[in-house]
Amino acid sequence: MDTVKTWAATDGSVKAAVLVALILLSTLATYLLQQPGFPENAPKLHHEDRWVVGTRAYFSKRWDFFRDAAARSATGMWSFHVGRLPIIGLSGPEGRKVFFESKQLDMSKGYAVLFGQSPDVDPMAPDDKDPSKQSNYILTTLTRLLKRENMPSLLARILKDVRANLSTLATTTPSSSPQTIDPFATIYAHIAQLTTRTFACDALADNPTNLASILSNFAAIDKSATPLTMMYPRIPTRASISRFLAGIRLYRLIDAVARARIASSGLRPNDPLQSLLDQGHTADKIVGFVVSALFAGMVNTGLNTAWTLCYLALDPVWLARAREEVRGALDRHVPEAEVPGRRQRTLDRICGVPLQAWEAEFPVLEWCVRDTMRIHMQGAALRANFSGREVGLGRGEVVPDRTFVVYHTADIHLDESVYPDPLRWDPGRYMPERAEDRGAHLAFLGWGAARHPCLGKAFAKLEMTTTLAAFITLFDFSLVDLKGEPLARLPAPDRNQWQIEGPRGPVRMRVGRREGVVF
Ligand code: HEM
Repeated sequence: MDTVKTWAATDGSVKAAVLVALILLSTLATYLLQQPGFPENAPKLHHEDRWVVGTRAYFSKRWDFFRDAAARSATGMWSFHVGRLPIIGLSGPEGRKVFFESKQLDMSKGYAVLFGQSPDVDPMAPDDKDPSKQSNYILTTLTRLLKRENMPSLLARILKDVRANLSTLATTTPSSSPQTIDPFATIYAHIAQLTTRTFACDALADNPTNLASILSNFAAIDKSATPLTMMYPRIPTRASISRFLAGIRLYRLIDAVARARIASSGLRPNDPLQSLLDQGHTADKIVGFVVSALFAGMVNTGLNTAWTLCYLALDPVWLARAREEVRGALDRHVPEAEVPGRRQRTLDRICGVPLQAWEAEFPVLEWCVRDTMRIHMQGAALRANFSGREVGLGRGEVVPDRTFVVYHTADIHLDESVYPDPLRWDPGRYMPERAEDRGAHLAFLGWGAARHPCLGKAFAKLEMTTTLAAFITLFDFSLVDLKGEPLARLPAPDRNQWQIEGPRGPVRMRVGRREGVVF
């Protein structure tokens, strides 16, 4: 009775505030607690699946969770939740085939929702076309930029950075004594620069402050992928606010260059930014495209190149083969020319190798990179089934409509029946006489497969081959720890990581000028 009296006597604005707070709280509670169930013909629910949170091990021990769930399930498939999102885990040959070949499974919605980086996407809306519209725009623009006839000019852009950055490394390395670098920072910065040049413009790529800002904002966005932002992307958390602010800073950076272009009456450079401006695209779309292209292009290329160099530093046999391959290509395509008064610089010869040779004549370097990708690109590939129909999995099981689907690449990449001694880096696996990557259907997923092969593969291969060829030809290099003591092996990678990462412990590289090379 007292409560009723107190409420009646309360000021109108306070009442309104209390009502709004109650409505907000109940909306939040409904949002958090709603967790769709699975139909009977979905794979069996994971034994650790809990109301509200779902299966925590998906976040805390990702590969262990996949391996254990697949082993416990009679069919290799299982159901679980991430927060309120219903997910089907797939494994084995049938699971892999459905995952990569089904027309009903949507890649862009899978990543937009399960990566938690797109809070504006309603995860469960069947008719939510916004993520696909934006991703269609990005895919179309990327496809146009990366088409075959543009490869010669793309190679020229790549070689501009290979020449400049490796010349700088040579200049800062005295001929008498080696210097120590962090290969992951050095190579990542190099790849970041040439990716920015390729998908945006020289103005951003050539300005060290802009480049540093791109790198730090990317790191902030990368770190913002926490379990909470993935499960509840619309709830503001420290991570999601930091991601939002990093996004704004990136937007401002790119937008400022675009605006300066529009305002200037001078000669317009011929680069992707200008071409998008000329086609009348809005600033929002252009910035969205540049940020997505940098995301798709930088992390995988930068880290795989750095890891490959580290493996080569520890493997004199494969290093010698790779060097021999580069020497052969130089002899065939750019024999040493007499420059009056001096010998031709080795880096100039490397940059003179033609496109066709870069694409076809470096199998050893390709096998090296391939095994790095197999070992290090561990993580869940993501899809969504919002096709309005079930997707059959065989043995009576289905992926229901309005459900997400995940497949862990380690399921095949670390399968010892396909890749014996799977944690060993061994480029010889891909030699024609062994061809372990042909030992099962879709056995190598490093470049995607079936319906979603990597759109940037040809470009990324050029970036990696040119960078590796130049580095191993110009420098002697070995791994050391922080005290400069030799490192005999790399720190073991964390199998439960969500995506490719740098080493867990400190790895440094002693780099010295190679004898016989003309600098
Ligand atoms: C070493 C470098 C790279 C690696 C290892 C790599 C790997 C992959 C993989 C595994 C997929 C398929 C993912 C899945 O099925 O869930 C993929 C797709 C894709 N990649 Fe790459 N990628 C690399 C570089 C690039 C670059 C430089 C670009 C362009 C900027 C790019 C653009 C794309 C796009 C747009 C897709 C989606 C294709 C689709 O929607 O069908 N990638 N990549």
